[in-house]
Amino acid sequence: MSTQSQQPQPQEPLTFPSHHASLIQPYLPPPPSVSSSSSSSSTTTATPFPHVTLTYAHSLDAALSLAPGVRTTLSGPQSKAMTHFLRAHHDGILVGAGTAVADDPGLNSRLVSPRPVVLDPRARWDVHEGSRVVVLAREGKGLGPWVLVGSRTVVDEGRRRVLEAVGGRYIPLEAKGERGRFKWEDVLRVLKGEGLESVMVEGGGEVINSLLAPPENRFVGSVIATIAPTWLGQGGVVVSPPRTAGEDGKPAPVRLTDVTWCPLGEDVVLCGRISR
Ligand SMILES: NC(=O)C1=CN([C@@H]2O[C@H](COP(=O)(O)OP(=O)(O)OC[C@H]3O[C@@H](n4cnc5c(N)ncnc54)[C@H](O)[C@@H]3O)[C@@H](O)[C@H]2O)C=CC1
Ligand SMILES: Nc1nc(O)c(N)c(N[C@@H]2O[C@H](COP(=O)(O)O)[C@@H](O)[C@H]2O)n1
Repeated sequence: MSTQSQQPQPQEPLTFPSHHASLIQPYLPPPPSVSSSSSSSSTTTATPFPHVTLTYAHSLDAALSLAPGVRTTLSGPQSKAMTHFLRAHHDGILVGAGTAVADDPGLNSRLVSPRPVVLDPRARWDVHEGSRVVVLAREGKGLGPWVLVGSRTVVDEGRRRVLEAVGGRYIPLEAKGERGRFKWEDVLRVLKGEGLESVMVEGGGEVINSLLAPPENRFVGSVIATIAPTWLGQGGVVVSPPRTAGEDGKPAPVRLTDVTWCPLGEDVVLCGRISR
Protein backbone atom coordinates (compact mmCIF):
# COMPACT_ATOMS: atom_id res chain seq x y z
CA MET A 1 0.00 0.00 0.00
CA SER A 2 1.34 3.40 -0.86
CA THR A 3 1.83 5.90 1.93
CA GLN A 4 2.35 9.65 1.85
CA SER A 5 6.11 9.27 2.46
CA GLN A 6 6.41 7.05 -0.64
CA GLN A 7 4.91 9.69 -2.95
CA PRO A 8 7.40 11.23 -5.38
CA GLN A 9 8.81 14.48 -4.04
CA PRO A 10 8.20 17.65 -6.08
CA GLN A 11 11.10 18.29 -8.45
CA GLU A 12 12.20 21.33 -10.36
CA PRO A 13 10.62 21.44 -13.81
CA LEU A 14 12.73 19.59 -16.35
CA THR A 15 11.10 21.20 -19.35
CA PHE A 16 11.11 24.80 -20.38
CA PRO A 17 7.65 25.78 -21.69
CA SER A 18 7.52 26.42 -25.42
CA HIS A 19 5.89 29.86 -25.02
CA HIS A 20 8.91 30.95 -22.97
CA ALA A 21 11.33 29.23 -25.34
CA SER A 22 9.90 31.19 -28.27
CA LEU A 23 10.70 34.49 -26.49
CA ILE A 24 14.30 33.40 -25.87
CA GLN A 25 14.80 31.79 -29.30
CA PRO A 26 15.92 34.96 -31.17
CA TYR A 27 18.84 35.32 -28.73
CA LEU A 28 20.11 31.77 -29.19
CA PRO A 29 22.88 30.78 -31.59
CA PRO A 30 21.85 29.08 -34.83
CA PRO A 31 20.92 25.43 -34.20
CA PRO A 32 23.92 23.03 -34.36
CA SER A 33 22.80 21.51 -37.66
CA VAL A 34 22.77 24.95 -39.30
CA SER A 35 26.09 26.08 -37.81
CA SER A 36 27.88 22.82 -38.51
CA SER A 37 26.66 22.66 -42.10
CA SER A 38 27.57 26.30 -42.69
CA SER A 39 31.04 25.84 -41.19
CA SER A 40 31.73 22.93 -43.50
CA SER A 41 30.46 24.79 -46.55
CA SER A 42 33.16 26.24 -48.78
CA THR A 43 30.84 29.08 -49.85
CA THR A 44 30.26 30.60 -46.39
CA THR A 45 32.62 33.07 -44.76
CA ALA A 46 32.88 31.57 -41.30
CA THR A 47 33.87 33.92 -38.50
CA PRO A 48 36.92 32.82 -36.49
CA PHE A 49 34.89 33.12 -33.27
CA PRO A 50 31.93 31.18 -31.87
CA HIS A 51 28.59 32.80 -31.11
CA VAL A 52 28.85 34.05 -27.53
CA THR A 53 25.83 34.23 -25.25
CA LEU A 54 26.51 35.94 -21.94
CA THR A 55 24.10 34.50 -19.38
CA TYR A 56 23.94 34.60 -15.60
CA ALA A 57 21.59 35.27 -12.68
CA HIS A 58 21.90 38.34 -10.49
CA SER A 59 20.13 40.05 -7.63
CA LEU A 60 18.45 43.46 -7.56
CA ASP A 61 21.81 44.87 -6.45
CA ALA A 62 23.53 43.22 -9.44
CA ALA A 63 25.22 40.54 -7.33
CA LEU A 64 26.06 37.07 -8.63
CA SER A 65 26.85 35.73 -5.18
CA LEU A 66 26.99 36.79 -1.54
CA ALA A 67 30.80 36.95 -1.63
CA PRO A 68 33.68 35.64 -3.74
CA GLY A 69 33.82 31.90 -3.31
CA VAL A 70 30.27 31.55 -2.03
CA ARG A 71 27.82 29.51 -4.11
CA THR A 72 24.53 31.42 -4.00
CA THR A 73 21.22 30.26 -5.42
CA LEU A 74 19.37 33.10 -7.12
CA SER A 75 17.35 31.45 -9.91
CA GLY A 76 13.98 29.95 -9.12
CA PRO A 77 13.00 26.55 -10.57
CA GLN A 78 11.65 27.99 -13.84
CA SER A 79 14.81 30.02 -14.44
CA LYS A 80 16.95 27.01 -13.60
CA ALA A 81 15.00 25.07 -16.23
CA MET A 82 15.81 27.88 -18.67
CA THR A 83 19.49 27.52 -17.82
CA HIS A 84 19.38 23.85 -18.75
CA PHE A 85 17.51 24.77 -21.96
CA LEU A 86 20.21 27.35 -22.78
CA ARG A 87 23.03 24.93 -22.02
CA ALA A 88 21.47 22.42 -24.41
CA HIS A 89 21.53 25.04 -27.18
CA HIS A 90 25.26 25.75 -26.95
CA ASP A 91 28.31 23.71 -27.85
CA GLY A 92 30.27 25.03 -24.88
CA ILE A 93 29.74 26.53 -21.42
CA LEU A 94 32.51 28.72 -20.02
CA VAL A 95 33.31 29.78 -16.46
CA GLY A 96 36.35 31.28 -14.76
CA ALA A 97 38.56 29.46 -12.31
CA GLY A 98 36.96 31.47 -9.47
CA THR A 99 33.61 29.86 -10.23
CA ALA A 100 35.04 26.38 -10.70
CA VAL A 101 36.75 26.64 -7.31
CA ALA A 102 33.81 28.26 -5.50
CA ASP A 103 30.88 26.31 -6.88
CA ASP A 104 32.18 22.88 -7.89
CA PRO A 105 29.63 23.20 -10.72
CA GLY A 106 28.15 20.41 -12.83
CA LEU A 107 28.03 22.51 -16.03
CA ASN A 108 25.84 19.95 -17.75
CA SER A 109 22.27 19.91 -19.01
CA ARG A 110 19.51 17.44 -18.39
CA LEU A 111 18.85 17.73 -22.13
CA VAL A 112 22.04 17.79 -24.25
CA SER A 113 25.23 18.74 -22.41
CA PRO A 114 27.66 21.36 -23.69
CA ARG A 115 31.46 21.13 -23.35
CA PRO A 116 32.53 22.74 -20.04
CA VAL A 117 35.39 25.21 -20.46
CA VAL A 118 37.27 26.68 -17.50
CA LEU A 119 39.59 29.70 -17.84
CA ASP A 120 42.39 28.88 -15.43
CA PRO A 121 45.67 30.54 -16.50
CA ARG A 122 47.48 29.50 -13.32
CA ALA A 123 45.88 26.03 -13.00
CA ARG A 124 44.49 26.77 -9.54
CA TRP A 125 41.34 24.66 -9.92
CA ASP A 126 42.00 21.42 -8.05
CA VAL A 127 40.03 19.15 -10.36
CA HIS A 128 39.81 15.64 -8.91
CA GLU A 129 37.87 12.37 -9.15
CA GLY A 130 35.10 13.79 -6.95
CA SER A 131 34.65 17.12 -8.78
CA ARG A 132 31.01 17.28 -9.86
CA VAL A 133 31.83 17.95 -13.49
CA VAL A 134 34.09 14.87 -13.51
CA VAL A 135 31.52 12.67 -11.77
CA LEU A 136 28.82 13.73 -14.24
CA ALA A 137 31.10 13.06 -17.21
CA ARG A 138 32.01 9.63 -15.84
CA GLU A 139 28.29 8.85 -15.48
CA GLY A 140 27.63 9.95 -19.06
CA LYS A 141 25.57 12.94 -17.87
CA GLY A 142 27.99 15.57 -19.07
CA LEU A 143 31.24 16.10 -20.98
CA GLY A 144 34.81 16.20 -19.69
CA PRO A 145 35.99 19.77 -19.19
CA TRP A 146 38.57 21.65 -21.21
CA VAL A 147 40.73 23.76 -18.93
CA LEU A 148 42.57 26.65 -20.59
CA VAL A 149 45.87 27.15 -18.78
CA GLY A 150 48.76 29.52 -19.36
CA SER A 151 51.20 28.25 -21.96
CA ARG A 152 54.01 28.26 -19.36
CA THR A 153 51.91 26.94 -16.48
CA VAL A 154 53.02 23.59 -15.14
CA VAL A 155 50.00 21.37 -14.52
CA ASP A 156 49.72 18.58 -11.99
CA GLU A 157 49.91 15.21 -13.74
CA GLY A 158 47.30 13.67 -11.43
CA ARG A 159 44.78 16.35 -12.41
CA ARG A 160 45.65 15.84 -16.06
CA ARG A 161 44.91 12.12 -15.76
CA VAL A 162 41.56 12.87 -14.06
CA LEU A 163 40.56 15.18 -16.91
CA GLU A 164 41.73 12.89 -19.68
CA ALA A 165 39.96 9.86 -18.17
CA VAL A 166 36.62 11.59 -18.79
CA GLY A 167 37.45 13.05 -22.19
CA GLY A 168 38.61 16.41 -20.91
CA ARG A 169 42.04 18.00 -21.18
CA TYR A 170 44.26 20.98 -20.48
CA ILE A 171 44.65 23.38 -23.39
CA PRO A 172 47.69 25.68 -23.15
CA LEU A 173 47.16 29.28 -24.22
CA GLU A 174 49.38 32.32 -23.87
CA ALA A 175 47.96 34.71 -21.27
CA LYS A 176 48.51 37.99 -23.11
CA GLY A 177 46.03 40.06 -21.09
CA GLU A 178 46.54 42.23 -18.02
CA ARG A 179 47.35 40.52 -14.70
CA GLY A 180 47.96 37.18 -16.36
CA ARG A 181 44.48 36.99 -17.92
CA PHE A 182 43.71 35.59 -21.33
CA LYS A 183 42.64 37.85 -24.17
CA TRP A 184 39.06 37.03 -25.19
CA GLU A 185 40.05 37.02 -28.83
CA ASP A 186 42.56 34.23 -28.11
CA VAL A 187 40.12 32.21 -25.99
CA LEU A 188 37.35 32.37 -28.54
CA ARG A 189 39.63 31.64 -31.48
CA VAL A 190 40.90 28.50 -29.75
CA LEU A 191 37.41 27.31 -28.88
CA LYS A 192 36.20 27.81 -32.43
CA GLY A 193 39.28 25.98 -33.68
CA GLU A 194 38.37 23.11 -31.37
CA GLY A 195 34.96 22.92 -33.02
CA LEU A 196 32.72 24.96 -30.70
CA GLU A 197 30.32 27.03 -32.80
CA SER A 198 28.59 28.54 -29.78
CA VAL A 199 29.62 29.22 -26.20
CA MET A 200 27.57 30.42 -23.28
CA VAL A 201 29.60 32.37 -20.78
CA GLU A 202 28.11 31.87 -17.32
CA GLY A 203 30.47 33.71 -15.04
CA GLY A 204 31.63 34.63 -12.59
CA GLY A 205 32.23 38.29 -11.87
CA GLU A 206 35.68 38.79 -13.32
CA VAL A 207 34.84 36.88 -16.46
CA ILE A 208 31.55 38.72 -17.06
CA ASN A 209 32.93 42.18 -16.30
CA SER A 210 35.96 41.68 -18.52
CA LEU A 211 33.76 40.49 -21.38
CA LEU A 212 31.24 43.34 -21.00
CA ALA A 213 33.90 46.05 -21.16
CA PRO A 214 34.50 47.59 -24.58
CA PRO A 215 36.12 46.66 -26.89
CA GLU A 216 35.87 43.04 -25.65
CA ASN A 217 32.06 43.17 -25.72
CA ARG A 218 32.23 43.10 -29.51
CA PHE A 219 32.40 39.31 -29.10
CA VAL A 220 29.06 39.12 -27.24
CA GLY A 221 26.24 38.05 -29.55
CA SER A 222 23.48 38.18 -26.94
CA VAL A 223 22.87 38.62 -23.24
CA ILE A 224 20.32 36.61 -21.25
CA ALA A 225 20.25 37.72 -17.61
CA THR A 226 17.98 36.34 -14.91
CA ILE A 227 17.05 38.93 -12.29
CA ALA A 228 15.95 37.48 -8.94
CA PRO A 229 13.74 39.49 -6.56
CA THR A 230 16.30 39.75 -3.78
CA TRP A 231 19.00 42.10 -2.56
CA LEU A 232 22.13 40.25 -1.49
CA GLY A 233 23.63 43.28 0.25
CA GLN A 234 27.10 44.79 0.15
CA GLY A 235 30.15 42.62 -0.30
CA GLY A 236 28.80 40.47 -3.10
CA VAL A 237 30.40 39.66 -6.45
CA VAL A 238 28.72 42.22 -8.69
CA VAL A 239 28.23 42.65 -12.42
CA SER A 240 29.67 46.08 -13.09
CA PRO A 241 32.15 46.40 -15.95
CA PRO A 242 34.95 48.97 -15.81
CA ARG A 243 33.84 52.36 -17.06
CA THR A 244 35.25 53.36 -20.41
CA ALA A 245 35.19 56.67 -22.22
CA GLY A 246 33.49 57.34 -25.53
CA GLU A 247 34.97 59.34 -28.40
CA ASP A 248 34.01 62.58 -26.61
CA GLY A 249 35.96 61.51 -23.53
CA LYS A 250 32.78 61.18 -21.43
CA PRO A 251 31.78 57.88 -19.72
CA ALA A 252 30.15 55.57 -22.26
CA PRO A 253 27.67 53.21 -20.55
CA VAL A 254 27.29 49.72 -21.96
CA ARG A 255 23.65 49.42 -23.00
CA LEU A 256 21.42 46.70 -24.33
CA THR A 257 19.25 47.07 -27.37
CA ASP A 258 16.68 44.79 -29.03
CA VAL A 259 15.42 43.99 -25.53
CA THR A 260 12.84 41.40 -24.44
CA TRP A 261 11.61 40.91 -20.86
CA CYS A 262 10.22 37.54 -19.90
CA PRO A 263 8.73 36.89 -16.43
CA LEU A 264 9.65 33.39 -15.22
CA GLY A 265 8.05 32.46 -11.91
CA GLU A 266 9.22 35.09 -9.43
CA ASP A 267 12.23 36.03 -11.60
CA VAL A 268 12.40 38.06 -14.75
CA VAL A 269 14.67 37.24 -17.66
CA LEU A 270 16.17 40.10 -19.65
CA CYS A 271 17.37 39.33 -23.18
CA GLY A 272 19.18 41.78 -25.41
CA ARG A 273 22.16 42.59 -27.57
CA ILE A 274 24.96 45.00 -26.81
CA SER A 275 24.29 48.37 -28.40
CA ARG A 276 27.19 49.33 -30.70
N1 LIG B 1 24.68 33.84 -10.30
C1 LIG B 1 25.33 33.37 -11.36
O1 LIG B 1 24.75 33.23 -12.43
C2 LIG B 1 26.78 33.01 -11.23
C3 LIG B 1 27.47 33.24 -10.08
N2 LIG B 1 28.82 32.96 -10.00
C4 LIG B 1 29.55 33.31 -8.78
O2 LIG B 1 30.65 34.15 -9.11
C5 LIG B 1 31.68 33.98 -8.15
C6 LIG B 1 33.02 33.80 -8.86
O3 LIG B 1 33.36 34.98 -9.54
P1 LIG B 1 34.88 35.50 -9.55
O4 LIG B 1 35.46 35.30 -8.21
O5 LIG B 1 34.86 36.88 -10.10
O6 LIG B 1 35.65 34.48 -10.50
P2 LIG B 1 35.49 34.06 -12.05
O7 LIG B 1 34.67 32.82 -12.12
O8 LIG B 1 35.09 35.21 -12.88
O9 LIG B 1 36.99 33.61 -12.39
C7 LIG B 1 38.00 34.58 -12.50
C8 LIG B 1 39.27 33.90 -12.93
O10 LIG B 1 39.17 33.52 -14.29
C9 LIG B 1 40.45 33.55 -14.89
N3 LIG B 1 40.52 34.33 -16.14
C10 LIG B 1 41.29 34.01 -17.18
N4 LIG B 1 41.16 34.88 -18.18
C11 LIG B 1 40.28 35.76 -17.78
C12 LIG B 1 39.75 36.90 -18.41
N5 LIG B 1 40.07 37.28 -19.65
N6 LIG B 1 38.88 37.63 -17.71
C13 LIG B 1 38.52 37.27 -16.47
N7 LIG B 1 38.99 36.17 -15.82
C14 LIG B 1 39.89 35.41 -16.49
C15 LIG B 1 41.41 34.12 -13.85
O11 LIG B 1 42.06 33.06 -13.23
C16 LIG B 1 40.49 34.78 -12.86
O12 LIG B 1 41.04 34.79 -11.56
C17 LIG B 1 31.33 32.75 -7.31
O13 LIG B 1 30.92 33.16 -6.03
C18 LIG B 1 30.19 32.12 -8.09
O14 LIG B 1 29.27 31.48 -7.22
C19 LIG B 1 29.46 32.40 -11.06
C20 LIG B 1 28.80 32.13 -12.23
C21 LIG B 1 27.42 32.47 -12.43
N1 LIG C 1 21.39 30.47 -13.68
C1 LIG C 1 22.00 30.46 -12.48
N2 LIG C 1 21.30 30.79 -11.38
C2 LIG C 1 21.90 30.82 -10.17
O1 LIG C 1 21.18 31.17 -9.11
C3 LIG C 1 23.25 30.47 -10.04
N3 LIG C 1 23.85 30.47 -8.81
C4 LIG C 1 23.93 30.11 -11.23
N4 LIG C 1 25.23 29.78 -11.16
C5 LIG C 1 25.89 29.15 -12.26
O2 LIG C 1 25.48 27.79 -12.37
C6 LIG C 1 26.56 26.95 -11.92
C7 LIG C 1 26.02 25.89 -11.00
O3 LIG C 1 25.07 25.11 -11.65
P1 LIG C 1 25.38 23.57 -12.01
O4 LIG C 1 25.94 22.92 -10.81
O5 LIG C 1 26.36 23.59 -13.12
O6 LIG C 1 24.06 23.04 -12.46
C8 LIG C 1 27.52 27.86 -11.20
O7 LIG C 1 28.84 27.42 -11.21
C9 LIG C 1 27.37 29.11 -12.00
O8 LIG C 1 28.06 29.03 -13.22
N5 LIG C 1 23.30 30.13 -12.42
